[in-house]
Amino acid sequence: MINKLCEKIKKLGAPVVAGLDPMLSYVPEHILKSSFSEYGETLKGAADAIWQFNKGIVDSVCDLIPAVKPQAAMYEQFGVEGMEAYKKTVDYCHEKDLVVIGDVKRGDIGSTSAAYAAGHLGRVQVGNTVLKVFDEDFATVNPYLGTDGIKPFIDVCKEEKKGIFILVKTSNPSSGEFQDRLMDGRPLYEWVGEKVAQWGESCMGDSYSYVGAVVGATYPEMGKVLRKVMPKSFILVPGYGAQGGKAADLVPYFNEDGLGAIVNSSRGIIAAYKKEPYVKFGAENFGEAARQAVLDMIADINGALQAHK
Ligand SMILES: O=C(O)c1cc(=O)[nH]c(=O)n1[C@@H]1O[C@H](COP(=O)(O)O)[C@@H](O)[C@H]1O
Repeated sequence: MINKLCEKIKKLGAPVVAGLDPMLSYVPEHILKSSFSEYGETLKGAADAIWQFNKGIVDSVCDLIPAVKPQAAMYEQFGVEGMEAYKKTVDYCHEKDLVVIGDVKRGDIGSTSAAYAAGHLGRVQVGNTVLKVFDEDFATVNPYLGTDGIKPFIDVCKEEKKGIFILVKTSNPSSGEFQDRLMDGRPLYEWVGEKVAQWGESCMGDSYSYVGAVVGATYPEMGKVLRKVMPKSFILVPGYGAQGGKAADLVPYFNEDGLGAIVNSSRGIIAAYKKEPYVKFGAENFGEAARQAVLDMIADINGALQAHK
């Protein structure tokens, strides 16, 4: 799957992921009205609204980008019905040939991680039958429990030719509270980055490992260091746009081959119609606003990469 991701990025010239984080407050009125009139103001009504919204976004941007990143929390908050909308979204994105990064941020003791890995990336055995479950292509993983919390994900990735992105330096304001703490003179995120590089050595695709890292766009100096610490790891870079990350700062996250990083924007794309300069599209045309936001983001990032050459 890492090879497919690299090929799609090259073909489309777009190191960009659209984050499918469908808060109900981003769903336009006409969709809410239609879903609520069919299912009432219920969890099913909410789940239908976010699914209809996602479908509109995906239809509008699927030819421009290699990948999407549905964020599980946005679906889970609506319970079982919400997770059905998550699964429908994953399947629909596959139909559109998008690489799906399940932003599930899992990680636990080994046996529990094995269950998470089976459910999201692998298969489960039910009697004599083996079934795929959520079937995303990548999952985000939390490394706090160490190697035995990560290994089950890697084992499943090897079997299924899928991948993971391990949290190394997150984009949020408090990320330094633990991640920047010095251990033997080096920040914790560097130790984690080094470990990601080691875990990834036995998981190589054609040029990149399918054990990747998450490094926030909001800490570019750290991104620069981490690029060197993990030269073969693909970096998923959230924090562009809504959290303040700028294209020019992201150049050091990429390698000389123009690959090695993929930048996520969620609110900046899916809720584009609510913000300037995209308000002119109107809520009815939220998909077109998202498409324009994606085109602008691609041009912004490619412009920064070109300027650096
Ligand atoms: O793993 C992630 O995707 C992630 C890691 C991180 O350090 N920061 C971060 O914002 N994210 C996710 O990336 C998305 C960012 O959304 P926007 O700020 O709206 O673009 C959300 O789904 C976050 O959960």
